[in-house]
Amino acid sequence: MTTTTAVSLRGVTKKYADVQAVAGVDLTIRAGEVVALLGPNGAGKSTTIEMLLGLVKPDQGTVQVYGGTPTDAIAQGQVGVMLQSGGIIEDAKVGELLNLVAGLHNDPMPVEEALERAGIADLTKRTMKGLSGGQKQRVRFAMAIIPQPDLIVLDEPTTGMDVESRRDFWASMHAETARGRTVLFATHYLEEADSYADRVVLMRNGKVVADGTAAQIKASVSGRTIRATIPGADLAALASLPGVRNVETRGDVVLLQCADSDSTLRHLLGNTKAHDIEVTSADLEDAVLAITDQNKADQNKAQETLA
Ligand SMILES: Nc1ncnc2c1ncn2[C@@H]1O[C@H](COP(=O)(O)OP(=O)(O)OP(=O)(O)O)[C@@H](O)[C@H]1O
Repeated sequence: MTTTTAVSLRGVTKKYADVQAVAGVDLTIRAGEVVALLGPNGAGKSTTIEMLLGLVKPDQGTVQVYGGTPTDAIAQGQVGVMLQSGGIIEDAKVGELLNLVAGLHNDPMPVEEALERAGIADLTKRTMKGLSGGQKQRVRFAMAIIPQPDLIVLDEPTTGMDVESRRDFWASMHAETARGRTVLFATHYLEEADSYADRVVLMRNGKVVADGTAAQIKASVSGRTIRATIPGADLAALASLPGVRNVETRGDVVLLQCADSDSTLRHLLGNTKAHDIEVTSADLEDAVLAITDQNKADQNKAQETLA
């Protein structure tokens, strides 16, 4: 069985004045994958998405969507897009706007179905400008699925939504991915990447700094954290134990970041009054911070070398 390549970016760069927004990105997304593009502000996520959609031309490199140009893929209804802003006529009613979008495509989904799938059937007759930010995002989502696309690209789709709306939104998305659609979404929310993506691509300073399943990215950060209540703990002694990287306290509770949690645990049980002990491995947030911090440290070192 051959796997179709949905998206292929090769050596893509983009500079705005003296800002290198994207600095050589290679990214392949296979059909059926759900990929989260994660990274801090200014990492280059939106610029990467804009190049992938043909809205911005890369300075260097190539972008292919289903083997052709992004513009062709969009014209053929293969790509549904939900961007952070734009695409909305404020004076139009929701139903009118979706009918307009449906009219632009060859084989659109019935508008009623798109409204239903986006969970906004009750908003059909409402005017866009009266909707909340979260409701507008759902209209944008309905617009994205109307062409019945193979690939859905979403730039921070849940910005402005409360916790409940975010959960409902992802339930709607899940129904789309269950239909085999390929999805690429940019997000700041680690838990969204962890819960909904098969693969997490972490960007920083215009580069991909990690790429794998959330589990692989977590596993790339070695070590565990021991949390224990230790009355009268000798923090200096704990910090000097082999393999202990960091010690923090919160009242009587001590947090120890360890390279070898088993030996630290043995020490705590044998030599201290530690109780209520918990051992946890890194979560995605720890991993992202560790990877981006390492990336920052490498960059500072490179700059020092150049200076
Ligand atoms: N049209 C533009 N003109 C000038 N600079 C731009 C433009 N678009 C992006 N940039 C700059 O390029 C860098 C990358 O921006 P981009 O919006 O791609 O990052 P991002 O990861 O999507 O950030 P955020 O999470 O804040 O949306 C930033 O430094 C940004 O200021």
